[in-house]
Parts: sequence; C-alpha cells; structure tokens
Amino acid sequence: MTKISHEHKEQIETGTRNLLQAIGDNPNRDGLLETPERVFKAYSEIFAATGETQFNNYKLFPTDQETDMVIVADIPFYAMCEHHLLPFFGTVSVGYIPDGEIIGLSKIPRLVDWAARRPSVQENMTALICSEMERITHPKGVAVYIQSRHMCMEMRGINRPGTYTTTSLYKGLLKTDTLLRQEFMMKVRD
Ligand SMILES: Nc1nc2c(ncn2[C@@H]2O[C@H](COP(=O)(O)OP(=O)(O)OP(=O)(O)O)[C@@H](O)[C@H]2O)c(=O)[nH]1
Ligand SMILES: [Zn+2]
Repeated sequence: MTKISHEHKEQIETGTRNLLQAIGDNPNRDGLLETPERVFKAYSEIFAATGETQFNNYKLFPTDQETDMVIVADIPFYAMCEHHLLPFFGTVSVGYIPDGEIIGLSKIPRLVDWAARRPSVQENMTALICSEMERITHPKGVAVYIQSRHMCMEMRGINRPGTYTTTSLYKGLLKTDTLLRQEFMMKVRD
C-alpha cells in the first residue's frame, strides 16, 4: 500500500495545528507540540490506500478440484467514515465459490485492510471488497457481509452506544441460489 507522500506532511501538520487552535486549545503547549507529526504518521497508515482503485497484492493458484464455497469469516477491520472522519469498525466475512482459481487465503484480510484504509461508508466498502473479489478470482459467486459499529452514531449526534449496522452484497450464484446464500449466512452469523 502506498503512504501519504512526504510533500503532504506539511499540509497535514499545518491542518492539525489549525484544528487544535480552532477548538480552543494551544498547539504550542508541551503536550501538543508533537501531535501534528503524530497525526501525519497515523493518517499515513489509516488512509494508506486512498485513491487506489485496484488491489494488487494477491496470489492465485489454479485448481481442478470442485469446491462449493470458501469462507473467511470475522475478519476484524478499522475504517474512518467519510462524513465525520470518525472510526467505524467491526468484522467482514467474505465467501466465494471458485471457478478453477483460488486466492491465497491471507490475501482476503489484506484486501479488507486495503478497502478500509480510505475515507468511506460501510456500503461502499462492502461493494469494493465484493467487486475486487470478482475481478481477481472470476468466481461462480461472491458474498460479503460486514457488521460494524460507527463512532459517529455512538459518541456524538444520535448517541446510541452499542448499535450495529450490517451490510451485505451477493453476486453470481450467491445471489441467485437461496440455499447457498443461507449456507453463507448460517456460517458467518453468530
Ligand atoms: N449510509 C451510511 N451512513 C453513514 C455511514 N457513516 C455515517 N453515516 C451517516 O451519515 C449521515 C450524515 O448525515 P448529516 O445530516 O449530513 O450529518 P450530521 O448532521 O452529522 O448527522 P447526525 O449523525 O444525524 O448528527 C448520518 O446519518 C450518519 O449516521 C455509513 O457508513 N453509511
Ligand atoms: Zn460518520
């Protein structure tokens, strides 16, 4: 994943100082002196895949075995909502029915991290993981299910701690075959 370029370091640091000043704090007090640089470092990680449209860090293996469905369930993720720049976090479950090619299993959590490391909303993150699984593995079907808590709904605004939002997207056989879809949901839902 690319990082925020060094030429943008100054921009983020100045922005952070302005923000601290605007909320009524003093960016020059001891406790805040290194904060702008820390924010730059943190955002470099948290937003590392901003603007990237294709996930490239994967490996495929040919297979002539018949496999009904491969599921990687409960992959933890942390992302930032694009409306408030506050965290939303939870788990992603990905299922797919291979068609002659399988993806290295660890690449699925890597895909989830890549999709999460940009300002986004849960629905778009769900769609991005799903469309990249389709593009990369050319499967007979894909399912993506996300369960997430949104800090913008918990620590401000409507203030509803503990509420969960679920989103899902089904393609191919997992959209058209109710039994397969039920099997996926049974395996990923507690
Ligand atoms: N659909 C969707 N909405 C989200 C997501 N993250 C945050 N939101 C919502 O984005 C909306 C933004 O609404 P606005 O009315 O523009 O912003 P706001 O005044 O801060 O809204 P409140 O949160 O209701 O105080 C809110 O309803 C948030 O709950 C997400 O991942 N998906
Ligand atoms: Zn939000």
